[in-house]
Amino acid sequence: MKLKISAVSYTNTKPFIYGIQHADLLNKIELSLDTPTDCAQKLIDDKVDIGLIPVAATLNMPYWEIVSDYCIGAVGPVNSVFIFSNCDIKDVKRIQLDPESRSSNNLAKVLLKNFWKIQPELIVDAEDYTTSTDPKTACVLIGDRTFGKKDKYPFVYDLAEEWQKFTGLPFCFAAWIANKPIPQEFIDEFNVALKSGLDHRSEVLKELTPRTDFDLEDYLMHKLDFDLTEKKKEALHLFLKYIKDL
Ligand SMILES: C=C(O[C@@H]1C=C(C(=O)O)C=C[C@H]1O)C(=O)O
Repeated sequence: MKLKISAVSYTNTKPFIYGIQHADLLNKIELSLDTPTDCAQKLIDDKVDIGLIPVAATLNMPYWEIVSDYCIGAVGPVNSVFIFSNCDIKDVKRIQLDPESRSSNNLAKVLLKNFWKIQPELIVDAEDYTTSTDPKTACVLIGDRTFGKKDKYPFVYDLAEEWQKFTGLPFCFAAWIANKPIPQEFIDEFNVALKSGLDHRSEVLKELTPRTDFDLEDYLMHKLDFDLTEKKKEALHLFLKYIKDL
């Protein structure tokens, strides 16, 4: 039986996909690429065995375990998870959430309550959630859809950077999580494939469509930080605690 794996369809996950596709492991799995929200829902519904899921979604799972030493994380600014705003965050009245996100929507809520100490109205199904033209409405946006948008708003908050200001910790947005015990032998092979993908980031970069409005090399090599370190695990558990207290 092949293990079913759902991974994120954004650029941040391309190094992992490269590693998996260049390993024997590819023959032992069924891989699908999904938005983070769909990765989480597939794992919760047991449609897959492992997902690169937003860590916030573990709060909706009766059983979960981390099955890799790697994650989608950052130490300081990540450059693809933002609150875009037309006014200072302190004056924001409404925030549109991103339907593709579970972690960053919750991170925004945690920071609004505990760091900025404001209570704007949260809007879940905004018609055009990717933009905000209203002077007092901001939006949470994640992933490739943020590329090139940083200069379009007068107030821009990188949520991994704000989390670091708040806690002094790095952040882990998504981790490879299983909904059932996975054999150690598979975990070991999986880690080797993921690491190989990270080691081949310069190859991955050659396969990406170049952009003039976003530094893909800086993003994959420096802004994203893929090691699931003890500090990131500490941040993960602290983040889950803050979400529970919302
Ligand atoms: C850094 C990012 O991390 C992500 C953010 C996620 C979320 O907010 O739920 C989930 C997976 C990652 O793709 C990003 O998407 O830009």
